[in-house]
Amino acid sequence: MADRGRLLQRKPDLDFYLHRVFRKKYFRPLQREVITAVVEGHDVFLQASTSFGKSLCFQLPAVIGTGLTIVICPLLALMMDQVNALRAIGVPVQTINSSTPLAERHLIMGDMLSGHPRTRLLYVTPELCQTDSFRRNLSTVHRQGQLNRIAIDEAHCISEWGHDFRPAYQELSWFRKNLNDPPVPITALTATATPRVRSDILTILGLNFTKLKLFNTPSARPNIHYEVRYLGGDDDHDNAISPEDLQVNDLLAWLKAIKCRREARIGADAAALLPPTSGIIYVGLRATSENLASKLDCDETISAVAYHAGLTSQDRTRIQAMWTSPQPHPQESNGKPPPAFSIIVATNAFGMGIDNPHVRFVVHWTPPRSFEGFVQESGRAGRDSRAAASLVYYNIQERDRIYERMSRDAENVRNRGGSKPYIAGLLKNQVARLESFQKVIRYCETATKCRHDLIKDLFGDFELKEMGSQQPPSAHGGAKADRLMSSASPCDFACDFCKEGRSGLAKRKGTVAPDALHEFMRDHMNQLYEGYA
Ligand SMILES: Nc1ncnc2c1ncn2[C@@H]1O[C@H](COP(=O)(O)OP(=O)(O)OP(=O)(O)O)[C@@H](O)[C@H]1O
Repeated sequence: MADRGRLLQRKPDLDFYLHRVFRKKYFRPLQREVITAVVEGHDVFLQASTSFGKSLCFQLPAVIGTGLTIVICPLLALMMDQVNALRAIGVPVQTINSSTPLAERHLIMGDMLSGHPRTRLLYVTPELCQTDSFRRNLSTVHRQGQLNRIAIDEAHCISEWGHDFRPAYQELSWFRKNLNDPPVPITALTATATPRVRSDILTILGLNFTKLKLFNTPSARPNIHYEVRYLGGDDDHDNAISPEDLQVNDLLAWLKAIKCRREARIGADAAALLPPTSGIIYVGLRATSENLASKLDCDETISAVAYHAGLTSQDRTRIQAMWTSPQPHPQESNGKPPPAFSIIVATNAFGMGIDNPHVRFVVHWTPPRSFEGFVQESGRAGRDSRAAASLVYYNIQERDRIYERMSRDAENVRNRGGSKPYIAGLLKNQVARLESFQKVIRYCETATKCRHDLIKDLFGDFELKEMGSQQPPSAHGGAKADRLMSSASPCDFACDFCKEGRSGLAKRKGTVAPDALHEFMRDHMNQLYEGYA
């Protein structure tokens, strides 16, 4: 802590650490402001869109001066990605998780309790933070003045209103209650929090309102073109072709148009020498991922592969590596010409933490089950900040099927035995899931508003502004904003509504019209929660 005091007076040269340790040229908009607040010892809440670079906001402060930063991370894969990336650039980082051998745990703990830990970042699971022994050790490190801060990644997992609720996250309230002399600063980070989830994060973690700094970027990504494609309309009635094949044909036509545009821009010969365009198609079931991948792979311009939890971990690693670094091939071994597209057809086993900068499109083959999940998954596209696309295939039958399955799950919870508070907690989470799906329906069925604006509304971005959250300059000013203000479209024509116009989109949506489901859902959710509120 004394060390932090000295650092405050000295004002560390953040650019030095950015260049020398992290080997990056510039801070992205808002990163410097967030990092400065973290270094100054504030509690920080950061809600930034996918691929913003949230990790740097606690990793860079951790390498300044001495002392330890504890990072709480919900998934082993996410944790290992960050740990490996930090080790590769020489940052002293450790992790304790389910696969850490006992001897290694002892070594890490020994270093942690040495009074001058060499480790700068220790990645742990929320479950480890619940154990008495870990809490005792943390208290010792704190007494020794070596616990600089706690970073809580994917902080939305703390809330029963969140899509990824994880009970152990709620026990992280222990930090503020017990490490309070002086309080250890907390940084909470998420890409997807609704107003209720945000409120839970701030309250449960006990973030200090007088010293709290809030930051956010718009929840919709400006470089992603958002589009919904409607299935099952009048034009789709062709008895000779199954609905699934119609959908495959629609996707192939969309991909062909992308290929033509690319070849028109750079020439067909030059395009053939480039690596294929990468994309992800999210499907609901393992069988669909296998079937669709083999159908698409039959097209000579496409190389497609299935990815789901039923594959061995070696296969998953191999597929992911191949897809992450596609190479241009003069001739494929199976006699096909070099593919123009490299597509992974995945269930949601392939999600958070996928950091392939070159993904140009993400397609949802059926309506996503949660709005936050949709924003996370579509956010795998365009992580290099270049133009990318998000496409959702939508039809009423699938919508109703998903809704029925979700309501059945909720009813089962209500009928389950257990104490009232226990069932109330479970029900809250079920209602939250239904609400989140209701937002997916709103997103898909609204044909009267820019989809970027719709995403911001559905995440309540305006509320963050009212709370005094700082945003990057381009969110309310700057050259890009000037261009947008002079454009007739709020998102610079980067969505189907702004591109096709109200009547164009309404026509395409055709008979796929909203019905009374919204009201029905609202009543149903109230009934589900009745007697438990
Ligand atoms: N200032 C920067 N300059 C260049 N690259 C950066 C910068 N900051 C972060 N990155 C890179 O951006 C990528 C995304 O960063 P990170 O994984 O922290 O994103 P995130 O905000 O956690 O996104 P998500 O919520 O989607 O996981 C990483 O490859 C990271 O190295």
